[in-house]
Amino acid sequence: MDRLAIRSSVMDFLIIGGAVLVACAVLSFAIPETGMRVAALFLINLSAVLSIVVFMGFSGVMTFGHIGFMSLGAYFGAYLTLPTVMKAQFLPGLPDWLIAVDLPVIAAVPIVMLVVGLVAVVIGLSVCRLPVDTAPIATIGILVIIHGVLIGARDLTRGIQPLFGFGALDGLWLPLGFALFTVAVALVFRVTPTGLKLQASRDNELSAAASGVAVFRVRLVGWTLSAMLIAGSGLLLAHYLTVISPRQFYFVQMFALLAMAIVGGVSTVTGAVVGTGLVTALSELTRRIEGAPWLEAAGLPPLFGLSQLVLAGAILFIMYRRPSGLIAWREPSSRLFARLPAPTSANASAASVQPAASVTASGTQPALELRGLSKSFAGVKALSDVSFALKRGETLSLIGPNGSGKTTLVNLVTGVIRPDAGAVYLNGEAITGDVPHLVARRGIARTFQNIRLFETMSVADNVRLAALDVADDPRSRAFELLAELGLSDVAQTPAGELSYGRRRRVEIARAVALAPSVLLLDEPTAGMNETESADLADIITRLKARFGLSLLVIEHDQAFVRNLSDRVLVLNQGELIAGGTADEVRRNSQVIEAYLGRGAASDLNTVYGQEETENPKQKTTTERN
Ligand SMILES: Nc1ncnc2c1ncn2[C@@H]1O[C@H](COP(=O)(O)OP(=O)(O)OP(=O)(O)O)[C@@H](O)[C@H]1O
Repeated sequence: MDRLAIRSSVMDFLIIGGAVLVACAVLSFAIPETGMRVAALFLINLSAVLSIVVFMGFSGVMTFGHIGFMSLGAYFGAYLTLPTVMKAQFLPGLPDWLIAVDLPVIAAVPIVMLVVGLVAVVIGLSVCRLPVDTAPIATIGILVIIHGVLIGARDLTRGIQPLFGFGALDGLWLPLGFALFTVAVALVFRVTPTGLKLQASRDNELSAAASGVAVFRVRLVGWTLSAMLIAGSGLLLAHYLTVISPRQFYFVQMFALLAMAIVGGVSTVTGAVVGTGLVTALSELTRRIEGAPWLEAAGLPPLFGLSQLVLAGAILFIMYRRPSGLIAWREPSSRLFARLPAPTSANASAASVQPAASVTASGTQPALELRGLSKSFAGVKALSDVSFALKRGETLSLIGPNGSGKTTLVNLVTGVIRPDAGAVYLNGEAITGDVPHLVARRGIARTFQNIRLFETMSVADNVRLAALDVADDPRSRAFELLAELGLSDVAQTPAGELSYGRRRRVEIARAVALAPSVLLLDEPTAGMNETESADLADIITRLKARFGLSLLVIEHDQAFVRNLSDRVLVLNQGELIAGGTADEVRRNSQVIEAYLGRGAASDLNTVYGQEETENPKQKTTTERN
């Protein structure tokens, strides 16, 4: 794992852990009698909120179901830690060997985490495959099912009756130790390759897949890890309350945890600490005001519901003013030490870029070959029987009027959609039907018509992410490419803050970081002026020579196409209508008619009389890719 990332996690742990310790010390000493209990509750809530950050914050998938895993942690924990006599009396459905078990809480925590982790894997196998907008509904279902099982399995849970007999927590050590453990796990997970990929999938699922990220797999890891952590806090909560029932692990409690995460900022560990601290303090304060004796003395009625009201107000305020929460996206280390050093030149040369497959592959196969590719959408033929080959080291441009099928072709080649008929070959191997992350790993990288970056991640991390599985030293490779594309000065800037032209370059750097043999550029000059387009053509030519790329370029800008291409193909209404050099194609009467309408070919001067009019840069279509 990346040494710099570990170093920043250690820094973050010292800062955040230190703040947690100070908060607990202040609470314990400043509030007589109840301070220690409030601190314990803060710590247990903190570990639960952090587990929500690990899944929801890093993956961007909303969850309402995690409190269900917390309840499983509490009940499975009860089987291990309740005194044998209590279990024999209240839980007759338990097997004898389990009734005989009587473990201390600290020993039960890892066992409970493991068991709930297994349950989470089984559930996650389906939930993590769902799209981001439907998965939350599934998590509600999971919570309802777990709740129903806890109520129904009376011999194992006492049903709606409270289950008691838990030994009370002795001091703050266990909740404190577990909270610091979850802080450490969340911080480390955040910078591991899997954590980084998960956050990339949150920022943009499609381009994460196009950068080789197996989105389902990284989501499943985040889901399982998060369920394990919240199960541990469930067991601690049982021992904090000393009595549990299914009612304590349902929607109201889940919303309270979500409130803490949302107020603080669900994308960061710091946000979890701040949110949990604030909400716990607010709840405690309002609870005291609700039943305060001075209310009665002043002739006022008790203020029931005050804490819910204040909490709801706080959430609304934060969501209105800071939708991403108080502390979003970045941990203290990257705020305090924004410019982590670039790798030394020695490192950079060690990361020397592997030659692309097009250079190393033997044989005479084309880099990319399409055979008889067809695709219809609800009766509309987007692509009909398209065949062509991209030779190794060639730059082939694909042009065509709006709606001619160019984006459909890119999506078919990259596995975003499947063809109705036909096949795609990469260096002679069939890749038809491969999912996007596999296509990417096999050597096809792409950029998007509407730039798709990982907006909250730094420019360096955007590029590093694509290099994670292909370079010995992904950070050095990222910095090397950033230097190549003139982006070194913004390496630590969040990608979402860059200008349009630079965003386009980051996307190209990220695609090249994947060490592809074929690079697909989907309208790379969209939104650029002439100078920017010319600069981009230079950059692409340089990258192609340096990394031995074969290029398939979708483009409207005729000057750019002429500058860059060895060959040009023309699509019209889903069919290839012409092919040849840029000059041959632009004199082709079918092509002129496709662009300008029937009859236009008879007046070639209309099109070619002046250089300026050769660039009928068309309006860019919106989010279809
Ligand atoms: N997901 C879809 N559902 C329905 N029709 C679609 C879909 N995607 C593309 N089409 C249709 O297929 C045809 C080809 O569209 P495509 O986006 O591939 O063209 P294009 O050449 O990329 O156009 P542009 O230059 O405007 O981006 C169009 O008629 C379009 O409306």
